[in-house]
Formats: sequence, C-alpha cells, structure tokens
Amino acid sequence: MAEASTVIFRSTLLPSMFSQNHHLPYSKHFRTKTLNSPSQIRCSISTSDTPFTAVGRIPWGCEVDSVENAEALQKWLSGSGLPPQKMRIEKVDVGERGLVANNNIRKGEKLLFVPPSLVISADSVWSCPEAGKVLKRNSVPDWPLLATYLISEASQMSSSRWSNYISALPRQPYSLLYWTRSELDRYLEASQIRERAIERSNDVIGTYNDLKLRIFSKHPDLFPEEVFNMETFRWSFGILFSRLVRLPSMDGKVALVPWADMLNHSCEVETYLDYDKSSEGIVFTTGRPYQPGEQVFISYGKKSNGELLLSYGFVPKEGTNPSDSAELSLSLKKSDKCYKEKMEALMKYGLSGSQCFPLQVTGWSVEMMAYAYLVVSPPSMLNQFDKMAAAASNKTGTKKDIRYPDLDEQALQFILDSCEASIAKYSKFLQASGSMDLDVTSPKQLNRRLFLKQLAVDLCNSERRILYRAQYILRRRLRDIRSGELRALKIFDGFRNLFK
Ligand SMILES: C[S@@+](CC[C@H](N)C(=O)[O-])C[C@H]1O[C@@H](n2cnc3c(N)ncnc32)[C@H](O)[C@@H]1O
Repeated sequence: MAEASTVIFRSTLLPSMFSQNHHLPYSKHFRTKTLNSPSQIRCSISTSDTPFTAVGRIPWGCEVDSVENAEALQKWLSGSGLPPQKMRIEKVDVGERGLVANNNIRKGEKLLFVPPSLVISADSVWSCPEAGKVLKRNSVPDWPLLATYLISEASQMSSSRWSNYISALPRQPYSLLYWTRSELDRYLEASQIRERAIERSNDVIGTYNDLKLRIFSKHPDLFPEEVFNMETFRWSFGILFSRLVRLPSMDGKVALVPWADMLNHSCEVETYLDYDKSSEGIVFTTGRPYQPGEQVFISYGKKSNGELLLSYGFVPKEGTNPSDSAELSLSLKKSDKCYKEKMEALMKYGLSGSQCFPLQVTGWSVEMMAYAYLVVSPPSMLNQFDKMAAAASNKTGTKKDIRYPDLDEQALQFILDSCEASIAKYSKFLQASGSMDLDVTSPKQLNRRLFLKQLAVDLCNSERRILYRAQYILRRRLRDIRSGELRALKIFDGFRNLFK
C-alpha cells in the first residue's frame, strides 16, 4: 500500500477558490459572463425577515438527518456500479449523517472508488436534453450550469437518473444562504463573515436574475418559473456550496460525488477527495486508522471557522482548527493630510480606504503590515506610497516584504488600536447574547434562533481568541520597541553627562 502522502491528492469539498484569496469576489468564478452588463437586474439581499424572496418549501430532498433516504441511496449506488464499501451511512454525533467504518480500517488505505459514471459534473447527461443544449449554447459557466442541472433533474422526480441521490440531499442545507438579513445583522454584527455572507447571497441572487433575463424568460417551456425560481436556486447553490468537490487530478473539474459527499469534515485530518487514475474512481486515503463503528472524516480544506460557517453551516470546537483566522478591518483616516494621495495609491492596486486582512494565531500577513505602514506614514514619505500600496495588495509580483523600522512603532500601534476596537465589538455581542431572543414566543422560532445564536457565539469566541492573541503579541512587540528606545536614550544621556 502506498504511503498516504504519495496518494493523497488535494481537493476540497467546496471549491478552494473561495478560501485561497479573501479579496477575490467569488462571484467572478460562477457568474455568467453578462452579469456586469448595464441591463443586469440589480438586486440586493432582502432587508426583511426572509432570505431572498418568500421562503417556499422545496418539494424534493429530505430532512437533514434522514437516514432512510440515505439508505435508499446506498442501495441504488450499489446497483449502479459502486463497489462494496468499508463504510456505511449512519446517524452520527458530528454532522447529523456521516460514514462510519464497517470494520477496522488501516491508516493509508484507499477508500470509496466512486466511478466517474456516478459523478455529477458539467458534462452530465440531462434528462431534458433541450434545456442542457440551451445552457451550453449560452456558454453558462460550471457553477450556474450545475445549479440549474440539479433543479432540472430534481423536478423530473423519479424519471431522473439521480432521483435517489436528490431524495437524500437535505431539503434545507445548513448554510448562511438560509440566514435572513436581520439574522446576519443580529448575530454576526461583530464578524467580517457577515459581509461575506451578504455578498454571497447577493451574488446568488444576481446569478439567478441574470439567467432568468438572458435564458429562462426566453425559454419558459424549458425553464418554467414554478420550477426555476429564486427559492430553488437558493437550495441548489446551498447544495453546491456544501457538497461540491474540486478534483485536482481532473484538471480542477468540479463535481458532486454521491456517497463521498456523506463524509463529514474534521480539522484533524488532512485527507482529500480526488480522482485516482489507477483505480479510475474518486478516492481518498485515510490519514489515521478507524475502528468498527467509528465515524470516518475527510478535510474540506484549510478553512477558517468563518469560512466553514459560511459554506457548510457549522463551527468547529474552539481551538481545534489550526487553519482558523479572523479578519481584521484596517481603515485610512479621512483626516489624514495625505488622504487623497494614499487613496490614489491604494486604488491603483485594487485596494480601498477600508480593507480586511486575515489574522491568524501565529500572527499577521506582510500585506497587512504594508497597509499599516501606508496609513501611518507622514507626508515626507509620499514617494513611498506606491510601493507600500503595491506590497499591501497581493495582486502584484513585486517584493512584498518591505520594512520601515522608523514606522514600526506607529504601524504596530495602529494595528493594535484596530484590534482592540474589534475585540470590543465581539465582547459587546458576546455579553449581549446571553439576554438575546427572550422575546420569541413560538417554539419553532425559538429553536432556530437558539441554534443560530449558538453558531454565532462559537464563531465570535473563536475569532475573538485570535484577536486576543494578536493583541498580546502586538503589546509585547511595542513594549520591546519602547524599552529598546528607552535604553538607547539612557545610554545617550550617560554619554552626554560624561562629556559635560
Ligand atoms: C458534504 S455534507 C456531509 C454529509 C452531511 N452530514 C449529510 O448528512 O448530508 C456537508 C454537511 O455536513 C455537515 N458537517 C460536515 N462536517 C461537519 C462537522 N465537523 N460538524 C458539523 N457538521 C458537519 C454540515 O451540515 C455540512 O453542510
């Protein structure tokens, strides 16, 4: 058996393209090409208590913890070419349903072997071929194409080849797409994830409206609004965000992999799904042994707790995620004497006067430090603004690691101030959360609110922890700088007295 490290191919459940670059609007990847045209319908996330449009019930899928539908899926897959498995679907403690080991599984074993014929991708055959042809003719990119495909197949019910798979999908995936605007404002006020969730919802709305304008309205026979509407698109995007896999060995192709998508995530494992050329199937290689009855995990990628909440609707236990990070917002002061010049430099590199940077337990990025240098630099350093802005952006090939020792103290103090302002926001929310939601009377609403609030509290605790750590490092660095300066001053005074 090959060593795990040689056979593990990196992939993530939900494309890693979103996590790799915080500053890249993810919409660029899945929106259709004409989205920026002047004729596009502009629409923003609802400010009312409902997400997008009125919440309708999706007529397919199942309750998120339904094992019956998952067992029917298992049977259908076995009859359709899925080889015998060393795992079975069960109700689990972490993640509602998951795959558990049937017998002892060794570290370094290859599992799954889902054949390409059981994978849903942009090349899959449509039960309604005409609809597929129209989308292809309009060069619809993979994400919206797959979202439409899923709805189209779901609406075919048992005539679709994928009916058993679709019946086992959650009717309402856990995703921030299902949080209303007021829930996002209420619970995620302190976290930058709120902005990302609003952006994402707006992108989904924009994508749907664009498809409707360009394609669906012109082919109402193929894409009737009763089936292809905002509600069904919210569902299909929720499914894609929480289950789509990027397969590096298939040139980064994105796909839904039935059965494999029953695996839950653990921050403690580093095994990813990918296509294995030798066995011609989707596999993963275990990074640790499992005992019979134990849940088997994969990794959805190196994502922060906020990113996991955004796409998958869960937050790992505090302190268990080594890839966790918090976003810190830094802002240029309007009262800055060189505000105009600094803004020009920032805009030249695609940055703005208020910019978010990831902060990790281990520290902060060179981009963040460069941005802080720019904010605190005096007018005499005007000729350095461009260089600083270039280093603050991660879009240039220029040398990023710039140093201005004379500005260190001010730049670090500026980051510390921003950090402390952010900590105060988290603390305010966490304090207030205890007495929140006592105004709710219906048990169903109370349950939902308690559930969302708990997720938000977990997220805020984990993000505040990272900020506390940064605060500690910053204070220590500043103390060192200041005590170093004090020592130098004392030595200087000593010499002066000697000469006197
Ligand atoms: C790819 S699916 C995994 C199968 C899923 N549990 C099911 O029953 O359909 C991803 C979803 O599983 C759940 N999940 C995965 N890992 C989890 C974890 N570590 N903790 C809590 N929920 C998890 C989340 O609801 C997520 O949106």
